[in-house]
Amino acid sequence: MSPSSPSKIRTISTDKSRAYSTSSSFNLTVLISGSGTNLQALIDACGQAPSSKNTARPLPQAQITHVISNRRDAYGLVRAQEAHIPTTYHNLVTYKKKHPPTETGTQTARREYDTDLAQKILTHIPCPDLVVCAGWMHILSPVFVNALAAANVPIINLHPALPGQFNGANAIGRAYEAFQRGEISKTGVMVHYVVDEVDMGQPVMVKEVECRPGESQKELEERIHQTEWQLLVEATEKVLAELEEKRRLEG
Ligand SMILES: Nc1nc2c(c(=O)[nH]1)N[C@@H](CN(C=O)c1ccc(C(=O)N[C@@H](CCC(=O)O)C(=O)O)cc1)CN2
Ligand SMILES: NCC(=O)N[C@@H]1O[C@H](COP(=O)([O-])[O-])[C@@H](O)[C@H]1O
Repeated sequence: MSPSSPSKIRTISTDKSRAYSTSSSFNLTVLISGSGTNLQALIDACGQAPSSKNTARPLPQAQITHVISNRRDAYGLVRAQEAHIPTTYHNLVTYKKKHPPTETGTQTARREYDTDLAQKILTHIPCPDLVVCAGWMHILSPVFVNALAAANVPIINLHPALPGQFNGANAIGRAYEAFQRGEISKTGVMVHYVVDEVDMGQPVMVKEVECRPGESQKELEERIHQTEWQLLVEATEKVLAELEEKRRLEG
């Protein structure tokens, strides 16, 4: 099962008994940097893809109300626009040009970038209930993480590795090489809460992916992406269920 492409719609098959029933609705802001296949899985699951009215909706209680990319050419922006979701391109280069190319200057630029990113997210109407990093390739500084925590907006991230294994960028490539060296027999995908330390937040859901002898990296990547698309929807459903319960208890 793969996410739909803007030109065609596929049903995200799901066990209807898992379909979440709630009176609440939740606004999602999704951060991307690339192709947006995981964003597309969420668009499909929320029923926001064009003419998706007759398909199953694992996330009936959610709608993506804002997509932000740090890369102008991210195809995920096209996917969002096809689904009539407001988009923002937030460019780090603009901030870097204001400061000297030194370590301090770069840190200041990133802090200002992240401050404005948080402000764009939190002042958007409607304000999100949850931020989802779906292939977001920018390390978020404490000023961002703290701003969203202060606003009670949780952040989750999709990472193509197991907890504590291959944190950071190029996780799939590093896992593949480790398997070739006989160091691991499996890798996986996780969705975790975002904290300052990269990819070290509490896992929401984890799915192991076996490594197969003789398989190419591209074949492993495809199996991992298939796992990601399903896991991100299921993990988002789980987090929203926890938010719903929190709303219920708080009355
Ligand atoms: N504070 C946090 N920020 C982010 C987290 C996190 O857990 N805590 N998760 C990442 C997503 N991610 C892995 O899942 C990740 C993405 C990018 C990088 C990275 O090294 N980025 C470089 C730029 C790389 C590039 O532009 O290609 C950088 O930011 O300098 C590491 C981990 C999202 N952010
Ligand atoms: N460290 C974060 C990371 O590596 N994220 C990875 O970026 C890709 C985005 O694909 P997409 O743009 O097609 O959703 C996905 O494989 C995701 O796991």
